[in-house]
Amino acid sequence: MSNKAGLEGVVVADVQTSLVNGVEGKLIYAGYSIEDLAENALFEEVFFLLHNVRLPNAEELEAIRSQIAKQASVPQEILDMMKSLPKETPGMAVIRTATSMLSAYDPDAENLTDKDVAREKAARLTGQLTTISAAWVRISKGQEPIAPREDLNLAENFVYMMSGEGPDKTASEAVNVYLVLLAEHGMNASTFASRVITATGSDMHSAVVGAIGALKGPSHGGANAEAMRMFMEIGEPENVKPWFKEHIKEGERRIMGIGHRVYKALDPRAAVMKLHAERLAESSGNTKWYKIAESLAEEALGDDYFIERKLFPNVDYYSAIVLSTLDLSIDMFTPLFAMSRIAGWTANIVDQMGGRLIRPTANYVGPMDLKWTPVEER
Ligand SMILES: CC(=O)SCCNC(=O)CCNC(=O)[C@H](O)C(C)(C)COP(=O)(O)OP(=O)(O)OC[C@H]1O[C@@H](n2cnc3c(N)ncnc32)[C@H](O)[C@@H]1OP(=O)(O)O
Ligand SMILES: O=C([O-])CC(=O)C(=O)O
Repeated sequence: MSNKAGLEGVVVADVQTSLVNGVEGKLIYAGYSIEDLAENALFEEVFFLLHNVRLPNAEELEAIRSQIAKQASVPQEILDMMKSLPKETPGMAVIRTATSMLSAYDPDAENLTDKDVAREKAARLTGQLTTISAAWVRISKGQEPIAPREDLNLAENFVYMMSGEGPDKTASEAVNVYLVLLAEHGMNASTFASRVITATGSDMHSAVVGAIGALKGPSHGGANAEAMRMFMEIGEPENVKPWFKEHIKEGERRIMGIGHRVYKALDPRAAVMKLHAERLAESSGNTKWYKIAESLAEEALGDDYFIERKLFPNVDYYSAIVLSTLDLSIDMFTPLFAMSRIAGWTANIVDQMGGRLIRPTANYVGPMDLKWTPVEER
């Protein structure tokens, strides 16, 4: 029996949350194009859309916004635990650990089957993950964390809790677009991980912790931080051509933020993110990283190796530039991805609840018919 490496093309669920069309480079959340949503939607509208497969009316939107904001505070014990960690602990390790600890304070911890309770838990966890992420921005710099405000939307609350000011409108809008673009993406690795955990009958916190772990890797969400580190290694726009020639020799080293399992055309989120990256770079007065990213992408898009393999920039590539304009440390880039993707994770978790155990098969290729030898004879 042969195996399907990386489960490429294997269909594991019928979903209503998103459609990733890799041939045409299109992405739809529950019927709506990503371009339309990025232009118009508040993250909370996308959260509702993914969980209900329809947009909220004005009353429902205000209800979900306030439900998330009102439950976004985290127990002091969790903030104290975060303060006790070494300041250089990676942000993804911090949010993974804090999310796990939150389960000890979950008022509905015993309820593993009621989907309405699970949706409430999803809203609570979504707010709390934002609070934890903003708190770590401050704690890692030796500052006191700031509690969330009940009157703000999630993007504004993040900017407010991170900076202690405002919230600044441009920064909040940039965070909102980022959150909308990253919220959901078919059967990506972290969502699949969350479904595998849920299908065992386990709890939402466990599934989200597993998803955070999967997102952390540089082949998935961790690529936004790696892309930024690569732009910094290049250093100046005029270094792009020699850097590309020297480092990107036929598959010797991957360009982070380029390539995708499904997209064999430009990732539509990358196109939207590129526009925002350019605008934000110009308004911040620092266009260096954008210029490096743009000219590196041009090198790759014009190179036979990348053309033959249909390798295009993915969402992580230009989101590195957007996030760098927000005064975030590179280490916090992937936690922001988690703050958004929790909408998609939890919608998939609720959908998976009560479903069949996910248990594929391994093709055994090891030795057979060996005879036991006592340890002293080996
Ligand atoms: C939000 C997200 O998670 S988007 C993805 C974020 N990840 C990254 O940006 C990391 C860089 N990209 C990659 O490592 C890959 O493209 C992945 C992990 C995203 C997809 O991996 P796969 O679907 O398994 O593609 P696979 O590894 O088979 O690559 C196909 C070919 O393209 C090459 N390739 C893929 N990505 C890159 C890249 N970024 N740079 C150079 N070559 C690449 C591979 O070496 C391979 O070449 P080969 O056919 O000669 O062996
Ligand atoms: O779908 C994938 O494999 C990775 C991705 O782009 C995402 O999770 O947003």
